[in-house]
Amino acid sequence: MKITKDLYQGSLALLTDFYQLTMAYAYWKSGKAEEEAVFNLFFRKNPFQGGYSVAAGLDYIIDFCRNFRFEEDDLRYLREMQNTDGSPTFESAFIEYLQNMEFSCDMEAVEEGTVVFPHLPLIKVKGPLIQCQLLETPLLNIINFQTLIATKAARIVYAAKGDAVLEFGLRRAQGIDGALAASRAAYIGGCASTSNVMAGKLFGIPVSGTHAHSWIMSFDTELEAFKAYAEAFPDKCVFLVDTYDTINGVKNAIEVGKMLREKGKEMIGIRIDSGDLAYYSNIAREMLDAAGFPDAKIVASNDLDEQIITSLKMQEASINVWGVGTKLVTAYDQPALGAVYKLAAIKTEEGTWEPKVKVSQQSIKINIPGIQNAVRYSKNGKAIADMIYLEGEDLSNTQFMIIDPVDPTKRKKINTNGLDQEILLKPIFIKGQKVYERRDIHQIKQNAERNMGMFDKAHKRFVNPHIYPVGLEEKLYDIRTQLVFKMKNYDGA
Ligand SMILES: Nc1ncnc2c1ncn2[C@@H]1O[C@H](COP(=O)(O)OP(=O)(O)OP(=O)(O)O)[C@@H](O)[C@H]1O
Ligand SMILES: O=P(O)(O)OC[C@H]1O[C@H](OP(=O)(O)OP(=O)(O)O)[C@H](O)[C@@H]1O
Ligand SMILES: O=C(O)c1cccnc1
Repeated sequence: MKITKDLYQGSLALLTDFYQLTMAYAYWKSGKAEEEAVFNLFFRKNPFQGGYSVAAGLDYIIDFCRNFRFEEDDLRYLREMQNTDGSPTFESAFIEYLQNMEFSCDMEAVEEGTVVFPHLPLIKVKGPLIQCQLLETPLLNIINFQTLIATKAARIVYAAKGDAVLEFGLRRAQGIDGALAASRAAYIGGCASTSNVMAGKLFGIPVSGTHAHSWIMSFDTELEAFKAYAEAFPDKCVFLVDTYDTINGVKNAIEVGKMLREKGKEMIGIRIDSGDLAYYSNIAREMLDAAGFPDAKIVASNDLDEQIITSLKMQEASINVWGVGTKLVTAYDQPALGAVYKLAAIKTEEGTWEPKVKVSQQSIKINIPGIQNAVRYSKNGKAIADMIYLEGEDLSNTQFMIIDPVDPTKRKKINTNGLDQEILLKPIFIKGQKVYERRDIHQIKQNAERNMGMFDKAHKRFVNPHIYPVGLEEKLYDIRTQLVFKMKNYDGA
């Protein structure tokens, strides 16, 4: 438990890239540490060539920020760091500054479970430059992974069309924290349970499971193994039928199912973990139905993902429950989300905010400057478009034009009459104090489900999904364009 206790309750101030600390030192040295800045966290492309993403990770970030302080042993480590000539890397006055530093930023974020899209700010941090900078790496580490896995889970659950998806990933997840965070995110994304018992304990996720081939192999016969399992767990029998011969395995499961029934118990079903899952599940279904077990469930596992599940659905496989491990928790086909964290504005000495832009050859990489928020317009519970706007924008106006941040020829007029609107960035911390009421994991999962229900299936399909409109409000678009022209020294702009 020490690992998780330290990870989730202790300070993780050193969980950052070294360059954040060298910048922090240089900000301090040059008198800029306390200048006020605004940074935004966003990604530029949905993962898995998909049409949406599901935000996850905020709860970890809340813990991270609440515990954000440099502890004695962190400071000792930094004090002992040396340059190649043996001189200390950091002056002792800077170490003292870190010792006294308290998290004092404002933070806004989209709630976990929200369906999100490229360019939307997912987190906005406003505060002393040095603190905003130090938060970059941990915020990205947390959001990138959990959002990726919640998205993968949402896709797999979408493919399963209402069937339960059980997450079985622990044995092949990316280490201990990777596994725990993945189980959490997978549950948010729609999985019904995890096999990871520690994730169950830490996060309150339901745990479930069947049994392995080793259980069967430890007995002389499969039938004996099923019987012994039924003795131990008469209410939890999902018999793994493919250790030797799947069809014979189903026969044995039926035999033990009948014995259970005589005792007033009902087997839950069977699990098939190899071979042609469509073929065997259909035969098993026929056998179970014919034997009087029409409610017995058929669980399938074995390297499943959303594509294989979709194919098995098309083949009309008789599978009711899907056990998914490796390809879910490792986000096998795209192992990283590319969210970034960019400076959007700095407060000048006169006290006004100066928007900041990073110019790039690739227009997708030009960030959106200024202090922003985003609003989602919907009608009858169906999302229509998201607009990114500058703080202070009058949202009571009824006519807006949104402009695609990458392709300015793509525009959409929005008449807000009769539309519902939801401001996406919610206050989480004000001056370092938490103002957000944390949601429990089940509320977060429900939020994801509600959000998924807001989007048309055109955005959710796996092949060439329809792009959901997310655009910049016109004034923000103009400010950004002017700023890019200025930074590129274009005349006449
Ligand atoms: N009907 C099917 N349509 C599409 N994919 C399937 C179907 N049945 C199984 N699969 C998938 O095919 C992949 C490999 O299964 P395959 O039958 O080749 O080997 P296997 O069952 O893993 O063999 P074993 O586990 O005994 O070594 C798995 O990802 C599985 O989910
Ligand atoms: O395939 P995944 O989606 O990761 O699901 C978890 C897998 O883990 C178990 O077997 P394991 O892989 O340990 O052994 P096996 O491949 O020989 O069945 C289980 O039977 C699943 O096949
Ligand atoms: O409970 C199961 O069936 C299970 C758990 C982990 C991995 N594979 C299967």
